[in-house]
Amino acid sequence: MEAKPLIEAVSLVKQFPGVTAVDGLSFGVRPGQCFGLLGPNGAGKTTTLEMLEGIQSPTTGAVLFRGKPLDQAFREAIGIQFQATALQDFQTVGEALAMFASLYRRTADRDELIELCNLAEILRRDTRKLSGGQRQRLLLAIALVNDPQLVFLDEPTTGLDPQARRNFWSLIETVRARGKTILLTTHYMEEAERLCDEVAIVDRGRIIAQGEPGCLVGSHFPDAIVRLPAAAWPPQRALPTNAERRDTAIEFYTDDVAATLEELERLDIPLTALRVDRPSLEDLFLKLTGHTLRA
Ligand SMILES: Nc1ncnc2c1ncn2[C@@H]1O[C@H](COP(=O)(O)OP(=O)(O)OP(=O)(O)O)[C@@H](O)[C@H]1O
Repeated sequence: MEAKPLIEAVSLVKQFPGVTAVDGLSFGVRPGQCFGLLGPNGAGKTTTLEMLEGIQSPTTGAVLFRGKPLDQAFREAIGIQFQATALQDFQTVGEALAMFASLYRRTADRDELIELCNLAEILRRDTRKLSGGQRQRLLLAIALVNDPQLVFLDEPTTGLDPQARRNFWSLIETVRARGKTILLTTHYMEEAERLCDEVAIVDRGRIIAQGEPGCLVGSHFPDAIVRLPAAAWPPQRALPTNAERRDTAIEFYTDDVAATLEELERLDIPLTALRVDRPSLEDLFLKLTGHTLRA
């Protein structure tokens, strides 16, 4: 039997004047899971997360933690890494950690937290002097300062360079391996594929697909996508039924790459700029919505 959700969104709706930011979202996050809300800017991810965090109240619908409405025990059991947290000026990393720790009755072991988030070398540094990656590590440490069961991460790697992003992913994996439940938002499909064991793809305030990333992609696509520049296909020739014309490419969906290549050769199509890819969440998003995730 599947574990009961630790936190659950039940038919969440959030309306602002003139815009329905969240339009009836329901999902559950089980203990120990890393669950991702994946979608483009403006999809409603942050608004959803803030309703789950108890920071915004839903217009209709409910959030349940361990099957009950959010209460003081919930606030003590969660940690939040906001997209932008204002850190106090003239404060060092060590002082910022101590200040946030002083807000809680129960706290994580300070030395362990410093080691986990790799803060030892920057403890005395002014928080205004941190690199993007260092700042995110401090914000994660602050989110973990009360040793929470459930951690919310709102676009934790947006704005980081690829190296810092990868380092941060390893850190999130370590946090998860320590038994924390994680709910994160992202618009990077690579991030969702690497970190999340379940994703809900959100577009215009609704979930348009949900599941384990690999299964989700596998249920909508064959094994491979063969991509040709659009100019390689003669304009007067009809496309085969397993092909789609995109902006700059023609895509062939296939379980048998060799057979597809043979067929293209037989048709005398130039194959020099051909690419073979495994379908990704990005392809799925495009298929389901007609627009790309980075829009
Ligand atoms: N306080 C608010 N007042 C009015 N509209 C809002 C408010 N907060 C969000 N919105 C609107 O609701 C929609 C969803 O916004 P939200 O920030 O939840 O999206 P998102 O998926 O998190 O995007 P991003 O990645 O840019 O943060 C957007 O159209 C946004 O402009």
